[in-house]
Amino acid sequence: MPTGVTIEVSDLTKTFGHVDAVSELSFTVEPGRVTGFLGPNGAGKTTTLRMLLGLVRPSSGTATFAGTPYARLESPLQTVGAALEAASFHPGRSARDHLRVYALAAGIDGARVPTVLQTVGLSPYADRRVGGYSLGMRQRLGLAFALLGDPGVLVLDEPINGLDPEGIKWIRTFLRQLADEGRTVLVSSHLLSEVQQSVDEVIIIAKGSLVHRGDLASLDTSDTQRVVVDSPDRPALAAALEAGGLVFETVRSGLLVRSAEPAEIGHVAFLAGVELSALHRQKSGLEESFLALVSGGDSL
Ligand SMILES: Nc1ncnc2c1ncn2[C@@H]1O[C@H](COP(=O)(O)OP(=O)(O)OP(=O)(O)O)[C@@H](O)[C@H]1O
Repeated sequence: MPTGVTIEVSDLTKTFGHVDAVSELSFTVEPGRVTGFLGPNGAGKTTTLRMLLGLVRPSSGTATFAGTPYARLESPLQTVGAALEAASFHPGRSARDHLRVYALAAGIDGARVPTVLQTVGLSPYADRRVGGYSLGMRQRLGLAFALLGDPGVLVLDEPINGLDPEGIKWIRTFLRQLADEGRTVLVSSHLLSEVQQSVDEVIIIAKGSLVHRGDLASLDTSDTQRVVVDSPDRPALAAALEAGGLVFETVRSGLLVRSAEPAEIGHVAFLAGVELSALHRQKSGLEESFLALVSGGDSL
């Protein structure tokens, strides 16, 4: 059974002209876990993965597999399996032909081709032209390609995108199985809800920078002390909070105070003679915490 290795991203930076796509990004991805690489569209996920796979040259910083950059791996396909979002396959060729060519080029036993087709559920369609494939079938073909060399590391860009509910259920179980076998599994997504059920760890980026990393549960405790308070006279309440030195922001349901207990907020309002219409803790769910992290807290 192939064992996974640690992926190490260190101070990785990529600038396209005036766009800072990725800024001084550092994280590690450990074997035996499924790690979600999350962030909204345009956050820099694909650019990071492309740098990791040697497809884009970093402006600075490094990305390695057990200390070796992708370009210097001895047997890349047998070490790292990758499925990138924009994977393009020749429309006139069948899935089986594609995989045969890749296997031959990488010195991989041709017997792996039917095995991986079977693994991803494409056997019945293996001899059809890829041009007629649905997005979900193309995703499965990308995954079959990633698995071809039986690698210890899998890097998958938005693998759930385009799958039907049955496909989503299948890939969740499959990712877990790969990690349980000791492989390193890095999966990107712009939706936490899409990968929430399969990831152990999360690395969250926004605007090219790291905003959170830790196990999945850490997301829920990182920002749970939030209190929503409101008043029929909201400007008066805002003035009272400000005078009381409490930091807040305006959300749809009132004013959101991040670092104070409800009792303290109630007392501040009482001292200012402001009537309250709401005062409660906002226990954030994982998705809310995620959205707050990537959008600066204006998601309520
Ligand atoms: N080749 C390029 N030239 C110029 N700008 C680019 C290039 N590639 C990416 N960018 C910019 O870098 C930023 C990060 O893009 P990237 O595709 O890495 O984000 P992402 O998180 O993968 O988003 P998505 O999920 O939409 O693919 C964006 O502002 C994007 O417009």
